[in-house]
Amino acid sequence: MRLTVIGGGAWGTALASVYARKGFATTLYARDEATAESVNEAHENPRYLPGIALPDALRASTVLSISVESADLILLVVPAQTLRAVACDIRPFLEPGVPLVLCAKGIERETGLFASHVVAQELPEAPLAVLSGPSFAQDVAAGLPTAVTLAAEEGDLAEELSRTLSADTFRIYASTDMLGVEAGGALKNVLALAAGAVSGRGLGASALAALVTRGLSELRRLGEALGARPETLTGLSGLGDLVLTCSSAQSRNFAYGQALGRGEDVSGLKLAEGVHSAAIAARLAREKDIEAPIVQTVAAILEGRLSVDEAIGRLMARPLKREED
Ligand SMILES: NC(=O)C1=CN([C@@H]2O[C@H](COP(=O)(O)OP(=O)(O)OC[C@H]3O[C@@H](n4cnc5c(N)ncnc54)[C@H](OP(=O)(O)O)[C@@H]3O)[C@@H](O)[C@H]2O)C=CC1
Ligand SMILES: O=C(CO)COP(=O)(O)O
Repeated sequence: MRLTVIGGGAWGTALASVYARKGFATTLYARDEATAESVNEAHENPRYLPGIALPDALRASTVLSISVESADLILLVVPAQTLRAVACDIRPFLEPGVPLVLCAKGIERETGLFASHVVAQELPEAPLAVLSGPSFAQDVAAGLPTAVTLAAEEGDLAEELSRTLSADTFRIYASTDMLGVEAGGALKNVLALAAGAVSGRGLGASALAALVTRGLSELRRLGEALGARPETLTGLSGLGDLVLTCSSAQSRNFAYGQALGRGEDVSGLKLAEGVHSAAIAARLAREKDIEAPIVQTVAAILEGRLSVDEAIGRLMARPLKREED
């Protein structure tokens, strides 16, 4: 198996290290020369995965054409807002029939599309799958036990890729609900911003539990309205990832929310996909006539229309209702 990972950030490097350890001929494509050199010479990626020793067998390259042409299987591991451009970049070099596994968790701002739809528009012939679930890059790269979901429209492809990409400490469950897996991954990031803000503002563990639970209600309502299956939204890629990212400052989205809650400067913080997905998630909810007060509140805070304290006041003052509604 010759596997190429496109994207030399935290998640791309972690996944590439899993497959180099598994014995696949793995290439990590990083556009940044210093990153590629560091992976090849020092077997580390200090910019994105400090303190993690990468396998000697992992090779990094800055040459996109060779990285793509030589692959039997490609993982696209770049931020959601750059995915369309990267899909266009790889188009000239992609061999027919080579599957693409999409690992971003976000919604394209301009179109409101999830990753699989974005890439299908640019590479309509490529077999596509999505990989998502509770998995911090540092944990996966350190070989800690992790379980995630891989979805493809065709059940056979989902199962084949899940078998291929599972490893001793990286267990993959197969699914045919691509949209459900993508919706959970994108929406939990927006909710993790809110959870971080609750933590950063010092509102206590009870408030955090309430926020996460009501956040799950929104994720289910909106996810189902977008076409996701309910069981996917309460599986690893939905509830599982919501629990992970709403409970640890290891999550960049949670950490970003904490900074908002503390009134700190957020410029210069690491990638927080929820920041880019919040407004479009709020718009999708309005278009589908779905009640999503937490998502709407996060969008309003990010746009500077609401302070964290005003947001809390508004959420608590909403009309009382039945829990199941
Ligand atoms: N980190 C994690 O624990 C997990 C992340 N994810 C998801 O994976 C996606 C990527 O996250 P992550 O790796 O953590 O992000 P990082 O910010 O750590 O890295 C992003 C990487 O993408 C590269 N990149 C950006 N634009 C391009 C481009 N146009 N062409 C080539 N490379 C590009 C960056 O290159 P450069 O350094 O040159 O800017 C960088 O190497 C996100 O959607 C995230 O939600 C999913 C599961 C776990
Ligand atoms: O998606 C993740 C874990 O599953 C990573 O979360 P952050 O992007 O918030 O760090």
